[in-house]
Amino acid sequence: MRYLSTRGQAPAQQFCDILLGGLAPDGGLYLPESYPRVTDAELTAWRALPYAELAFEILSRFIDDIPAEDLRAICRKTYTAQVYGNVREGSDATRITPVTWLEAGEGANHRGGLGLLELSNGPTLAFKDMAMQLLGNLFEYVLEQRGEQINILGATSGDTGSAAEYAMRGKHNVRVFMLSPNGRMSAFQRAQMYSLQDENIFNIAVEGMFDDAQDIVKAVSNDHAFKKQYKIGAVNSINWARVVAQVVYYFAGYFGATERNDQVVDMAVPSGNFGNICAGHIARTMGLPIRKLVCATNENDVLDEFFRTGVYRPRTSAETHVTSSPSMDISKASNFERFIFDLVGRNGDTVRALWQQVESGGAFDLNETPFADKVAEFGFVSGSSSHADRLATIRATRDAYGVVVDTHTADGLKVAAQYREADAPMLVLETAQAAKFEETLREALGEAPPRPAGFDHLEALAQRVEVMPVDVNRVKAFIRAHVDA
Ligand SMILES: Cc1ncc(COP(=O)(O)O)c(C=O)c1O
Ligand SMILES: N[C@@H](CCOP(=O)(O)O)C(=O)O
Repeated sequence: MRYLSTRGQAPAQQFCDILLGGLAPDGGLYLPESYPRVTDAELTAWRALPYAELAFEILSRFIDDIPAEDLRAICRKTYTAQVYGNVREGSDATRITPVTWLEAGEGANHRGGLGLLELSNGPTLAFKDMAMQLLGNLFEYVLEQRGEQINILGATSGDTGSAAEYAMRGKHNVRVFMLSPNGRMSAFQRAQMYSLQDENIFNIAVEGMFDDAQDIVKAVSNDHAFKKQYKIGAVNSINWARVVAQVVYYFAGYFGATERNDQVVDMAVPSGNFGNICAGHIARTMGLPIRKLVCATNENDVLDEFFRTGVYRPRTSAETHVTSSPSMDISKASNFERFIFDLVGRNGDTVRALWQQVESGGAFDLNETPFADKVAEFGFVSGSSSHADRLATIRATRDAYGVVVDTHTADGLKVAAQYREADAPMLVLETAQAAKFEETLREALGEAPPRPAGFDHLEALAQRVEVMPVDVNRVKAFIRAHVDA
């Protein structure tokens, strides 16, 4: 399988090369040259598979430069009940991504039901662990094979950072340099990252928003000489491996909510950088019977605005709100470019022209192109949620179902309510656990949310972080100093 850049000006590459390379050299994002279609017989056969085997079946449709038995072993090592064991009481950790039904709906295919697809049972209590644990094992495998090292440069709004650091800590051929927005994450999120003392982990808090940090990551990646010399890699969802690993749980969620392949499911996805829902779009394009993909934003509603109006207008950092679902405080959704590539018929020239407008501080309006009418074919609908909505949803979910959800999942539930229908189940992707956002949970419920074992006193641990202005050269100098040392 070869991979192409969304901007059409980079040579096609194999999976292992783009795994280590991250961003394409023309500034675009990699996608497979075509999406494999799954047959009805495959869907039927995959229904009964344990998660690790399902992951192998799906990943092997995209990865043909790792021997099948090695890839299978990596999947089996990654997707275990031990790694994803932080389940809520009554949930089955062996399923890796169990479904909790808030309303079971009618019949065995849960018509009209409302479920949470639990994605946050991994080591850092957010859905990022689903892909990041795999990435850690893939990096280790490919780097060993090639006798190479990598210096990962990432950006986080709260969850990617800790997931990457937990997946890579202690690995001898990987260093992680992680940029986070200074003072903009929850106390728990900060402590998860900054309390790590491993020698290969470096936390940098930039005096800006997530988008500033992501811009720095892209600028460093676009300095090809620096990237080559310092072997810079990516763990954000600009790295295709993140997205493809996320495709797997859409299949697992579908199988958990249906009993036959002629049944459809709607899925609601709390969204920021568009990586999670982009994986849903790919699963749907492969033939998984997802009817609606509900894109749920917080007050940073760039994506909701696009799906309502056809206008994509990223905001500046000054216009980006600091909210109580901080991991979604994103106004330039990098994976959106992957969706637009598919929408415009996979034409790199068109994408390049649209992103020239965006990158010069502007916007694009699909209504001025032949593509506006095509958006509906992709199943997307959208909505946004506010702080008051989050508090009300957290309260109502606890009161009605006895289930405590985090602030991002609350955004998903709030928007999902607008789109529920009686003839299919609605699955809301549970992207983090409530314990990560204790301040807001206390505000909503008057008490602290449950905390899985092993996280007591996290915030009291000593922390190590370098604070820096938003300055690409300062970040490069920091990397240089630590790698050369
Ligand atoms: C808890 C949580 N929910 C939702 C999101 C949004 O996901 P995405 O950026 O893939 O759209 C994030 C960050 O990515 C997150 O950490
Ligand atoms: N919400 C993320 C931001 C980065 O998204 P990614 O999926 O591109 O890594 C976070 O919590 O860090």
